Amino acid sequence: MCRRSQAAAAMALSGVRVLELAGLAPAPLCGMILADFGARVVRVDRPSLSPVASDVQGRGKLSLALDLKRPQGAAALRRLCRGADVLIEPFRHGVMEKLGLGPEVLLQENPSLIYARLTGFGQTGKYAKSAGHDINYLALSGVLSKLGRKDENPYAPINLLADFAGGGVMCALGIVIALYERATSGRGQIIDASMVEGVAYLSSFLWKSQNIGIWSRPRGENLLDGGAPFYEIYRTSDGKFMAVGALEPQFYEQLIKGLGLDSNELPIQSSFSDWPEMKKKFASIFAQKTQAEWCSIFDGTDACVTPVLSFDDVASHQHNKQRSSFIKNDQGEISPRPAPLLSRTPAVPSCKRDPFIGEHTEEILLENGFTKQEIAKLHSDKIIGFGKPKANL
Ligand SMILES: C[C@H](CCC[C@@H](C)[C@H]1CC[C@H]2[C@@H]3[C@H](O)C[C@@H]4C[C@H](O)CC[C@]4(C)[C@H]3C[C@H](O)[C@]12C)C(=O)SCCNC(=O)CCNC(=O)[C@H](O)C(C)(C)COP(=O)(O)OP(=O)(O)OC[C@H]1O[C@@H](n2cnc3c(N)ncnc32)[C@H](O)[C@@H]1OP(=O)(O)O
Repeated sequence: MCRRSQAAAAMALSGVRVLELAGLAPAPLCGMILADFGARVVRVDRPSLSPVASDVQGRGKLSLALDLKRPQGAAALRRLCRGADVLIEPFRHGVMEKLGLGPEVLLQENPSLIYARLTGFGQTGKYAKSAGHDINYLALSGVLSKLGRKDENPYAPINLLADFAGGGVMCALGIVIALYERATSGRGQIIDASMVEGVAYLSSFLWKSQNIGIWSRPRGENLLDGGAPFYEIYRTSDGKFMAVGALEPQFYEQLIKGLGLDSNELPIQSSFSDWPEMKKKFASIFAQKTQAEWCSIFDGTDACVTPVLSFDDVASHQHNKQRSSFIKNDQGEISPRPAPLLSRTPAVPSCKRDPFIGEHTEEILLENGFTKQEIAKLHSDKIIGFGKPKANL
């Protein structure tokens, strides 16, 4: 289900006012999560000739086009921050300070502001002012060294881990924690959300499990990194794939049964030296049937075997359909429903298209006490943009 109006009364974050300075990928996810759960999120864009924002995660947000490089633009943002609960800024350290919008300025003017700084390398340290992207943050966190197949270079799995898990989601968590604390103290604070540290923190299990023997072999030869035949992906006869995660002996037994094998005729599950041969055996068996045929064998068992679904198939898979795990917006675009599902106050994402740059500039400024004359002056001075969409867009 999705919503058609801005009203978000029954949602967990309704009433929370967020300003998100437009950034590349992690900050937009952070803002979208807050908007999905009911916050009023205003994305602050640079005035632009094109109405179409590069933010593809603009769901449920409003857009205000404001030139922060001009003193009147920076002053307008300061004024907006006085009435905001949260500011998300996605620039490298020093950019906000240069604009006169550093935390010491904004928190002095609004001590209850939560000032979230979402960067790759954090606010301090040798790399604080360096450019970087997901792959660099993942590398510096140590996590990239663990990812990859045997005898191959480390492998970066799209920009999911640092940008989105360690960055956007971790920053949203920090904001919610700070909002919770503010409910008793009444005070805001600065969040230094470094993606290096966010993704390193996500990897706590890897650190804490160093001494239990599951990482004692080189990359790609361990239990959970592609070394084990029972924790692997296999190609089917129709060129699709099945994911196998039969770790525990009782589940492994069901895998063996489903593959038509007899465990009495096989090496024991934990025999490392037999894993490469066992993988070949499993691969040749999986290659004999289609994905659908394997699903009919393994669905309803505890063998921990599931199809690897493509984006084309995922929304129509019976399980995902039963849970309405994917939603369709007014433009017919399919995307994942916000997670997790809260029983009383679930997220109800907007059905509407993403905002055009500057589409809500006037509405937001009026709402924040700017007069029509002030708005007209900011407009004629090219500090703000209205970004009215063309009829055919
Ligand atoms: C792997 C991901 C990144 C994925 C992004 C890709 C999806 C896109 C990257 C390139 C895109 C393509 C390209 O643009 C060409 C086409 C364009 C076309 O329109 C669309 C198709 C394209 C093919 C297009 C397609 C896609 O969009 C792309 C392929 C990541 O890892 S994202 C994580 C990145 N890291 C961070 O976010 C960490 C913190 N941030 C930073 O470290 C830096 O911001 C960063 C990312 C290194 C960028 O550095 P940059 O020098 O550009 O910026 P900053 O130093 O932060 O300073 C910002 C400056 O902007 C001024 N400013 C900001 N807002 C305003 C405003 N409202 N008004 C005026 N000025 C503003 C600010 O004052 C700063 O100015 P100064 O530099 O003078 O201080």
